Amino acid sequence: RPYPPGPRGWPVIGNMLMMDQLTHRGLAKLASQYGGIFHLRMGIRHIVVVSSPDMARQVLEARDKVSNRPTSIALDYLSYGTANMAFADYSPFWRQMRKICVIKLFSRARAESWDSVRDELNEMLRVVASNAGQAVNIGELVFGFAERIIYRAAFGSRLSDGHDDFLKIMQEFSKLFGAFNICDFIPGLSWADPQGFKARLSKARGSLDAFIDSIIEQHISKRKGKNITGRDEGNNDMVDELLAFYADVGEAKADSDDLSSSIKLTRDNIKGIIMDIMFGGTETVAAAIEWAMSELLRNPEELKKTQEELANTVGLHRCVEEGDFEKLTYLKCVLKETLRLHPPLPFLSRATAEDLNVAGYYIPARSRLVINLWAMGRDRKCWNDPEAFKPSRFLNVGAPDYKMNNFEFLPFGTGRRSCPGMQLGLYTFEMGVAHLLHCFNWELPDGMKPTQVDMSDVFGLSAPKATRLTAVPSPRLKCPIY
Ligand code: HEM
Repeated sequence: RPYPPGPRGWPVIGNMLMMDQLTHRGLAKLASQYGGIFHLRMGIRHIVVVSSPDMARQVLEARDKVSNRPTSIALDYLSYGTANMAFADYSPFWRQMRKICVIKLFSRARAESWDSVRDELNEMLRVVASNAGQAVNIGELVFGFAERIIYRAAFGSRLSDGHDDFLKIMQEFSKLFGAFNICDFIPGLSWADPQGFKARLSKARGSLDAFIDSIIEQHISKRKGKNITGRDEGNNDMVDELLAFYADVGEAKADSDDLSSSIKLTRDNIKGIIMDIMFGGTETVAAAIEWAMSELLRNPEELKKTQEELANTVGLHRCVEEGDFEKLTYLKCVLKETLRLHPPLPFLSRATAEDLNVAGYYIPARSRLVINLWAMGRDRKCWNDPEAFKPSRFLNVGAPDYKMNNFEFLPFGTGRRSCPGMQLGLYTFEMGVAHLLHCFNWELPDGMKPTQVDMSDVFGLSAPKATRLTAVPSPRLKCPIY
């Protein structure tokens, strides 16, 4: 039973010298040489890279065998021993955690009820309006927007300047998640910790503990003071919702809600889920909005068409409202085309629970599966003129949607580990882009030509733009209210 094809490796280290090619672009290049499924060995770890929709279907159809996530020393330590949802193995307990997130935390109806989204949106629009005629750094603007929405939805308070510490902790976590640690591939070196990871990991987790523990304590006292049960009180934040399932609060049984009487979360679970929300919901949404604005500024005809649809559907006398989205067909195509070309998470990562046989190849248990969404969104066999930004391709009958069975278009993943925050993510993405386009006209700064917009990306936890997009806004609405 052969492994899938792949480059020859060295004894012991395997293909570790190719470490710098493990980006979405590097792996897409290797796929053009070795095909839609290929194999690398990094020290003791097998990595199988899937880059064609057909191979992705075959691999992911082995549901039970590919429902775990690969972990690393950093992921394991920073997620409190995989007490969170994103890295925990598939299990009955994981299914319950996911149910809480989908039903209680991430539904679209829930997001629409949050004042935080509307308030933070208005705040962003006011900042843009006050900078009319000057170059605005759209990348920083939308990153702050996404961060403030998620922070407020999670903790109930506004992310103000005093919370710089929290942002620094998140940045350090992000670096540690993505850092190359040789001990992950050659575990025999762990005792020596040659890159000095242990101290960094312990410092980072200590800082997050101090921050989140104090927030949890404040919420527990607030609940005791107000006698809050786990029921939806309208303005409960995510920590309130999670505390209804916290074994130590001792009130879950009093709640007749089936879910809260059957699931008990530990403090580590709560901290882990909060971490999932902060990481899952910030960079992804911000990167998606910045890419959409970049593609539109690089393609003025598409910008014009999208803004015309907004003007014809909504009118220039008011802002976009939730009820308008259903009619904004072209805007929806713009969002899909953006996610096809620039999936914020360029890979789906899975680990095999058992040996697998795919297309006649052997994939051993505990292999790391990397499904390259970025490469699949540009596959010439599935997409006509794949490098071009053409939202209208999604108007065609039978064009892929978000149903997760179109393997050439999986921006939110598929199956059991698909994104539980999709509704919330799409809502924030739609709201951000629609308002920026409807409330303002945008021009590139300093006479820059559309073809000069830099479209390169960087590879990390997500794949954001390498250089921030800047553009000059001017008001578009007749009587702006924000
Ligand atoms: C445009 C926005 C977003 C995109 C493109 C996106 C994309 C993804 C993708 C591709 C995955 C992996 C799916 C798989 O392996 O099959 C994922 C997982 C996840 N996402 Fe999202 N996401 C977005 C927004 C959000 C938001 C807003 C949240 C929460 C606030 C969130 C929370 C999560 C979590 C917790 C997981 C891990 C789920 C698990 O392992 O069970 N995401 N997301």
